[in-house]
Amino acid sequence: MITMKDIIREGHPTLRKVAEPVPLPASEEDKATLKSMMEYVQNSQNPEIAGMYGLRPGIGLAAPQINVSKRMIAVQVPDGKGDIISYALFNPKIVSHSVEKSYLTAGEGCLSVDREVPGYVPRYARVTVEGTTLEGESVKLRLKGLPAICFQHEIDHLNGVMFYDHINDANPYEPIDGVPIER
Ligand SMILES: Cc1nc(NNC(=O)[C@H](CC2CCCC2)CN(O)CO)c(F)c(N2CCN3CCOC[C@@H]3C2)n1
Ligand code: NI
Repeated sequence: MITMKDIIREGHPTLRKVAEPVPLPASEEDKATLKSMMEYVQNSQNPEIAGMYGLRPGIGLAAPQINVSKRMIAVQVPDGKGDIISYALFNPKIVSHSVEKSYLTAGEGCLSVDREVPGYVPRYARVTVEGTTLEGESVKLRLKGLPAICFQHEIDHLNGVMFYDHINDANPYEPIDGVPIER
């Protein structure tokens, strides 16, 4: 199982690389890796397991964070309307997005960043993401709210982008003309 010792931290070069597409159909090894990433996210949201293994809670994880420079992400996130969005995807891609922006009013963090980095992270309010599931199915997801923010954060990791790259250094809390998301 993945624990915090498997998660690389800022300064590790893999976090700044553009990850390679996963050849499909996925190999048994790539499927096992993606399954273990979803297992981490789910374990981290279980207070008993997270407490037992010292897991930082997460709603998403990208393969570069476990030093695997491949285009794979796992997300399990409440949609704010009582449902949970749970997807493990190969080669996720934002195929369209709103002009309108959105941001988490509490800012963002990252399992690969062991410090607070204050400030609003401007994101698209709505995104359409395409990818391939562990079962080999193509999916097209139309996302908004925290799920949209989370998928953008994870797909950024596949392109070597960290959340604080988006923060306005001159004024980290510069008002964003968009949809604020309370946590
Ligand atoms: C917002 C939030 N960020 C948490 N952590 N950070 C992460 O997930 C990083 C990715 C997120 C940072 C901002 C957007 C994506 C991990 N990252 O670095 C991967 O690249 C949380 F843990 C969390 N929640 C709320 C929902 N809750 C449901 C029940 O279980 C606990 C869970 C806690 N919300
Ligand atoms: Ni992250």
